[in-house]
Amino acid sequence: MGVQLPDLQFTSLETIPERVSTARKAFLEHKTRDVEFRLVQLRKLYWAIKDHEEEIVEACAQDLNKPRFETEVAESGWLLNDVVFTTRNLHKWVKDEKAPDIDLSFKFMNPKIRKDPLGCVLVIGAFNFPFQLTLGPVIGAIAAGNTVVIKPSENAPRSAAVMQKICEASLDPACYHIIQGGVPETQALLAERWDKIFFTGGANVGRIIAKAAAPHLTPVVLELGGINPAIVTKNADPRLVARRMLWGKIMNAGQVCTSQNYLLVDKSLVSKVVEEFQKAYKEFYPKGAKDSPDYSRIINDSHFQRLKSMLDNSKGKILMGGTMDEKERFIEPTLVQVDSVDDSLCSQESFGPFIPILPVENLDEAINLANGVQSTPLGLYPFGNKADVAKILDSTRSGGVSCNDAALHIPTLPFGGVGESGYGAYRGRSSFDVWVHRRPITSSPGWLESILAIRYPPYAGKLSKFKAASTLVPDFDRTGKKVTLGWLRFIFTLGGGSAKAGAGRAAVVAARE
Ligand SMILES: NC(=O)C1=CN([C@@H]2O[C@H](COP(=O)(O)OP(=O)(O)OC[C@H]3O[C@@H](n4cnc5c(N)ncnc54)[C@H](O)[C@@H]3O)[C@@H](O)[C@H]2O)C=CC1
Ligand SMILES: CC1=C(/C=C/C(C)=C/C=C/C(C)=C/C=C/C=C(C)/C=C/C=C(C)/C=C/C=C(\C)C(=O)O)C(C)(C)CCC1
Repeated sequence: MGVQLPDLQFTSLETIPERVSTARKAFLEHKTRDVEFRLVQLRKLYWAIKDHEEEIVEACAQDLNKPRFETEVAESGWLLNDVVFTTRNLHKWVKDEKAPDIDLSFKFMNPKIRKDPLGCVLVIGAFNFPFQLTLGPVIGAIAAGNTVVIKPSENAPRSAAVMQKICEASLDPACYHIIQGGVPETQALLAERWDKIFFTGGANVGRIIAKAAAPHLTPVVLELGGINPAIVTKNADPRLVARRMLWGKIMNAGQVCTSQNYLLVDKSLVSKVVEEFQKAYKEFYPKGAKDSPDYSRIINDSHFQRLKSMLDNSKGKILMGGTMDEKERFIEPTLVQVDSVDDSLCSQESFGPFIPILPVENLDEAINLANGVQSTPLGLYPFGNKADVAKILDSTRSGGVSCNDAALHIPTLPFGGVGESGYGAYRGRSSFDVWVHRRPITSSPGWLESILAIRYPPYAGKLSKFKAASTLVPDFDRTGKKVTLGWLRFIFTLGGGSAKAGAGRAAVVAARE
């Protein structure tokens, strides 16, 4: 008998406003401003994740048939490293920053940037990497000094229940709350006022979240999916393309927001690439994916049916895989040659193990097609030589890029979408930055009063002095060309925009007072 898992209980709707209000009150009591308090929370969270690792593995297995390797690497292990990285760096990150590029005349005001917590925030997690994509943003929110309400995805119920156990075992109950539920509970949460909402999921719900946030002017981070292209030029290595693109679609059975949705392959390379896919599939799953312990299942019946109809509606030719088992929600990694980007397998995000390949004449055609399908996908995967990759990068946009690979998630690299794939980025240092307000602080010393008096009425005779002290002379002409002003510039600007020059200007003004 495996590990016993708790049942998922939805939070009663009536208690949600009160829970949110407790979290808000806790923020206003300034408990989370103390960096040591935050560190203790994070350290306790670390040990709770560690102590519940077997439950995490079991919950991911029950929700998604996720293999232990993928759970330990991308869920528990990922979060444990995230906590250690954050706690190691937090003292450095919270330090006030010296404001950059300040003219010496303002340096006396000691301008600095403080990293203030935003307040009481909401994190709505996703089902596919339930622990990583829910607790990942929470780690940053705690580190930044916010109080947090956490809403795991009800679509991964076992994981949601284990997450609750972990949070309740480790985190301060006034500052950090878990709300469990589906659409009504999420809507009850969205009716509350937040200082930031962080949502990972699909674009349709993303729009609902952004609309709900608008009346309160609440900032939102949206980590959405993408119709991500892989572009394979004639100079690519077919073996690497096949092995890496197959990996991008077998991990979590393709339920990864960054996995490539379709491949645009130079027609001269198609047959070789297909052959290499077949070889790689045999190597990864000698007895087929269905009988392997290393292959996930689709999260629920509705996603299974959605995927089934995508394949049923495709006009493409199946070249590998293609089997399904509705009872098990199993879908085999399936390679399909299609003849248009309008095929059902390319035009929608599959979020499943389909690998449609569209042969193209050349790189220009591939770039045009990719920009036409979705010009701001979450990820983009170019395969080719240096010049090909440079050309692709210069003619496309995307949240991120992995050259010659499927999505390579370096755990501390900023991660996030652009345009239709969302906005805001997190991970590593960005997980802290996304949850703080950079609050500029100045402090004007009393002794500066005689110089600052230039700003007070009566204004007569003060404008020219003020301009002499503060005007920067452009180092460009009317055609937009850069010009060198040399000694003339020095005379007109009393030294120009440099810091030292600012002191000179300030001294001149003071002397004329
Ligand atoms: N960028 C990323 O990191 C990820 C993106 N995704 C994207 O999410 C999609 C599939 O994931 P799903 O879990 O099905 O996500 P989803 O977009 O349906 O979001 C599910 C969450 O939204 C809530 N929700 C659903 N309908 C709602 C409504 N009308 N009002 C208020 N709340 C509502 C649910 O309670 C749940 O918490 C895919 O498109 C995928 O690309 C999924 C995981 C990660
Ligand atoms: C081992 C040695 C070396 C180094 C080896 C290296 C660099 C190995 C790299 C392995 C990698 C990159 C493994 C990655 C595994 C990733 C897994 C299982 C899953 C990750 C899933 C993620 C992050 C999902 C995200 C999903 C999102 C955002 C979503 O859906 O929304 C040396 C250094 C060469 C030395 C010798 C030994």
